[in-house]
Amino acid sequence: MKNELSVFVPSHITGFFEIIQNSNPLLKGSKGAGITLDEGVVTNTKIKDGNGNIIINVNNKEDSLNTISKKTVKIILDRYNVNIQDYDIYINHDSKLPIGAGFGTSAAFALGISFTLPKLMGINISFKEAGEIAHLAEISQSSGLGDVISEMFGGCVIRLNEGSPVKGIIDKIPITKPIYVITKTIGLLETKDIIENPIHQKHINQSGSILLNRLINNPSISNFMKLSRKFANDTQLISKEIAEIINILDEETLGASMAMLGNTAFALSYSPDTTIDNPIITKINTKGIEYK
Ligand SMILES: Nc1ncnc2c1ncn2[C@@H]1O[C@H](COP(=O)(O)OP(=O)(O)OP(=O)(O)O)[C@@H](O)[C@H]1O
Ligand SMILES: CC(C)(CO)[C@@H](O)C(=O)[O-]
Repeated sequence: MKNELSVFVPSHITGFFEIIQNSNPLLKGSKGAGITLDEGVVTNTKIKDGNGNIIINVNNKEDSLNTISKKTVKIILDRYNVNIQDYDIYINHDSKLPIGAGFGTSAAFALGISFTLPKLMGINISFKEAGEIAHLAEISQSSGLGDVISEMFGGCVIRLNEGSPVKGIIDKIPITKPIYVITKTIGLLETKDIIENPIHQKHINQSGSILLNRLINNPSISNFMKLSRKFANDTQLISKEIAEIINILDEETLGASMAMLGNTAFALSYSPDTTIDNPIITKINTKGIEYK
């Protein structure tokens, strides 16, 4: 049996969303819309004979903040009653993206583990089951609500209903030619602090539910960006600095807004050219996770 596996998971930027609460974590999540990116996270997982050690790195460095990865491993070991006393598990997440900045890296960490660790343990796991594990980890850590299902399927994803990838229903806005994603991060936002705050929840849901219907009625990239910008303003999540960057990007692209949830501006364009300094430029990913 193989003792090492790697998987690429695209990152995901949400443009707008609506929080759907449920006491059952499999039914809790968000509706909304976002884009997945060719810049994402590569997770390498190794199992060796050992004594039950679990080592989790980000870019080959130990990272104590990484609660989502530890939680994902725990869910897998508990769900499949795995006794790892005879093994050591080594996980490394490689990514150029800033963590905590609205790129859905926590979901990509969780998916990277759920698509590698069970298989290395000889557990026959389906595409959607692996997604369900990652969704449970995200919901339990309040590090995300709808990134997992979006990153699994790729593209410009409309989440028509909430929940794990087994329950959720998505649609996609067709990407007929390559679209560049130009991003600029000036700081981090802790997702948990926003999605658990009742005042933010009220503003988010008042705006998110209306905008989703408008996108369903006119599913286009330009409308997605216009509605995302309206959401950023309506929810008052946008900072003055990010608004200034968005105004510059708006002039030179198909549209710009704030990445939910991070201090990151993002814009879609048919060209990679921008006047913004030090951007991260990638393309919309249309494939999601390629699972063999
Ligand atoms: N510096 C870090 N190193 C490793 N993991 C981190 C770090 N910062 C945050 N995390 C993990 O990601 C989780 C939440 O990060 P957050 O969700 O804010 O970022 P994100 O997933 O990239 O963006 P978002 O979900 O808002 O799109 C944290 O709970 C933690 O588990
Ligand atoms: C809450 C959220 C905006 C954080 O990235 C995302 O998980 C989503 O769209 O549900």
